[in-house]
Amino acid sequence: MRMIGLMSGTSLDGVDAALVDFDARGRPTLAGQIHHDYPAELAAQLRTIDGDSPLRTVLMLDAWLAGFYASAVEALRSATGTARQDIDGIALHGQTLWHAPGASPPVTCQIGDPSRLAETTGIPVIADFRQRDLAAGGEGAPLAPLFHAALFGCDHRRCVVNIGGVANISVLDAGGQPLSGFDAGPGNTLMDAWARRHLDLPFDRDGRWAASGMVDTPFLERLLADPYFRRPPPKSIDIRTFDLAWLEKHSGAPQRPADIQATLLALTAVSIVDAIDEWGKAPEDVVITGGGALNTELRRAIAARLTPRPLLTGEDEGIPATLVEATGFAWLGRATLRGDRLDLRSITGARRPVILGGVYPA
Ligand SMILES: Nc1ncnc2c1ncn2[C@@H]1O[C@H](COP(=O)(O)OP(=O)(O)OP(=O)(O)O)[C@@H](O)[C@H]1O
Ligand SMILES: CC(=O)N[C@H]1[C@@H]2OC[C@@H](O2)[C@@H](O)[C@@H]1O[C@H](C)C(=O)O
Repeated sequence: MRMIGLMSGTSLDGVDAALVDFDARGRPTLAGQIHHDYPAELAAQLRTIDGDSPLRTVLMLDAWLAGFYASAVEALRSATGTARQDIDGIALHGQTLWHAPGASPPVTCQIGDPSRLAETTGIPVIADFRQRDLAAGGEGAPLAPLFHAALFGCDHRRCVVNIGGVANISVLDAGGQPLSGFDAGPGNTLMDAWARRHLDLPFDRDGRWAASGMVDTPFLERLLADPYFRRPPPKSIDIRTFDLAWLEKHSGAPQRPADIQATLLALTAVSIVDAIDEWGKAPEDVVITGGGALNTELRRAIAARLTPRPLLTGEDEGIPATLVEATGFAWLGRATLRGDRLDLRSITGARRPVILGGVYPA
């Protein structure tokens, strides 16, 4: 089966498109990939949208993103010489605008109109994965443990840590099955926001700015005192759960912006490893994925705290760290087309295994 996975995540850097072939046993082979950056003004606008935004704005973005995703699909088809009839489906995550699993009723919103995408590309689209998990009583996130098990499962206990805007952890047993999964807390989001504000850059490349600062331990302890870090899974967050407004609620910040950046990097590293120590079920090693895996200073801080447990990257396991999620959604979309019921009960708290997502025919 040949699928395209489309992932645009909470860092709002754009869309990753992966062309993935699956063998009879569901093992994936990456056959092509492309990344399209969001236009800067779109990313800035998306960053302002939340549950109180005008419906008109959301609907316009929903339609516009479908065209943006369609152009990424066409560019990937052209780059790989793949005919639309040779693609079984496009698995679309969409762009999360708001995630409120604790609301009554629980809600989550990903935009990018699948009907328009199917109509424009002439390829079936599978979307609304999170909505079906919510409907089944789950948190709606993280879904990654399902495909982390398929991509990184091995003969020993392992944790997979995706570091995008948000950091999420998958706990895999020795048979490669997902035991649990949850959002650990901030991934890149606070470091990115602080770099945008003080460096006018989208992120702190390789964590160099953070490395030039000093971690303020008393301030770090105050940040780590947030009750979310002690809350047992299942748990998931919105990108705004840990934003600069949250940061500014805490007193005693160091004067130098570089020292705050160093402390934010430590917050991500410490909260991830603490979560592995508390709920990771004693993994023999840890695989790190997502754009945060490219942050050498962050990787070093996580590896130091994990010692002697080895820290591997997606590349070490044969998949580019930044393409794991797009590949993973291709895997989820294939499962939907096959009618596979996926079991998220121990991950999101869903009541029963369900076929995730809806199919929008070409
Ligand atoms: N060389 C680098 N140094 C430091 N950080 C990097 C580097 N390359 C990418 N990043 C980080 O990765 C982020 C993008 O990662 P990614 O594409 O995984 O985000 P995402 O898909 O939005 O995440 P998610 O959906 O999992 O929240 C950037 O915003 C930046 O913080
Ligand atoms: C609501 C939403 O989009 N959540 C994302 C976000 O980005 C990382 C983390 O928070 C994770 O829970 C999830 O995405 C990944 C792909 C997941 O569902 O596993």
